[in-house]
Amino acid sequence: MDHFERRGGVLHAEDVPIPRIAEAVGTPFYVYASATLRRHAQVFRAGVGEDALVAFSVKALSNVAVLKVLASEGLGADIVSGGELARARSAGIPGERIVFSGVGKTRAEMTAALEARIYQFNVESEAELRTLSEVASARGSVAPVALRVNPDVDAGTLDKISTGRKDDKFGVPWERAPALYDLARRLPGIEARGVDLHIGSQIASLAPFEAAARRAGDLIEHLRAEGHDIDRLDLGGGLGIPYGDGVTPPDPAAYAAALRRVTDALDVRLVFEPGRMIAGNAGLMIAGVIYTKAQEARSFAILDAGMNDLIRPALYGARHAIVPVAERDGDPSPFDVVGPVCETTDLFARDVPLTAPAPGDILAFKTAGAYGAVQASQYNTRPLIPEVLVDGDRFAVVRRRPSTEDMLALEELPDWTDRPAD
Ligand SMILES: Cc1ncc(COP(=O)(O)O)c(C=O)c1O
Ligand SMILES: N[C@@H](CCCC[NH3+])C(=O)O
Repeated sequence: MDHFERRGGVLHAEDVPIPRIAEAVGTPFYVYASATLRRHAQVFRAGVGEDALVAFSVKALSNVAVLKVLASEGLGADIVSGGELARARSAGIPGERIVFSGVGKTRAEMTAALEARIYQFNVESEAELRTLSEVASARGSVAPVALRVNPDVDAGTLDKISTGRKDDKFGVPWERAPALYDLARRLPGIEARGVDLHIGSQIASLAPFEAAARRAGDLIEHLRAEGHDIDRLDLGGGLGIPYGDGVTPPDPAAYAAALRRVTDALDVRLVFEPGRMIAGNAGLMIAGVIYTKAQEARSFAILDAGMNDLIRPALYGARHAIVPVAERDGDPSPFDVVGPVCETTDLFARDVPLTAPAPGDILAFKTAGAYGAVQASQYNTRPLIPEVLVDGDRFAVVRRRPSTEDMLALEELPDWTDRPAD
């Protein structure tokens, strides 16, 4: 369920008509509904139980105002960089609700996370484990660790976003896990408390989650028999959401119930890292039509948003439903919806039914809250587009559009660039 509805034919974000935001902010922009964010946080927490740690995967949508909304609903943060740690901290998320994932944590990032007393490092290799041991023991602290094990489960998701097969770069191989827990026990500054896994994203069925959790349960029993005190199981994120493409993933309550059932007898604290499920349909990307043109057999609607603003279609072949913000009478005809970027793949979707689109019309890209704004770039020297947060009948720009001067400000001009070569 989301909070983007039509009233009198005009799309609203909660109680705010989207054209009103467009007038104030200018297109393109992202808009998020705090009511949807809150609802998803509540539904997820209720499903997995109050005692579980629900660490929102900050990479999905990392705006600090959004993180504050989620933090106020009791969510923690799953981070993958020092930058995301800083975001989580400025949103007021306490260290005890932060888990740190990712294959390439640096010493500086480890130090910052130890200073913040985070709940858990999800360690992804022996080299990382040894480095963390050095960093933690040098400052006289102990790092709580879960080893990310690769359960070699094919989650049946898009090839480019699968993470839990043995050829993917993530985690440590299943067979190596017991030896690494033994190593962890011997290393100073390390306390191996948990098992962690994450098998991919936009997963549309329960079976791979259940299979992976079962394997994790077997491993925990094996490790306990070897004398390891394992009291946490981090099941990662990955639950899919409907993108209007006919795929209907399980709802969060069914997902939570299935995973609780599989892990019930283990007596561990569960950790979850949902990203897309919390943020995906809490956001739209809003874009304006600049031109339309007809060419051979095809008609194009050329927008002011491009692949640099929402890269999922170009990167993964992902689909986002595209709808007009204000309905118009008449019969629709098919348009290829494209951006202004000089790349052939700057194509959002083919054959979108639109009724007489004209310059100045506004379109909405649905389900764009997760992996939208966060994956944007300034390619073609296009400014990052603003992010707007709605709450009931009010809205605020929670990230402004940079000026051209802002964009150029990081560049330096050495004094030898403007002399011709001898
Ligand atoms: C380690 C980890 N945890 C959590 C997530 C969040 O995944 P999703 O947005 O599919 O829930 C990701 C991204 O796939 C991830 O890499
Ligand atoms: N960024 C991807 C998914 C990868 C998730 C990060 N591990 C998407 O847009 O669907």
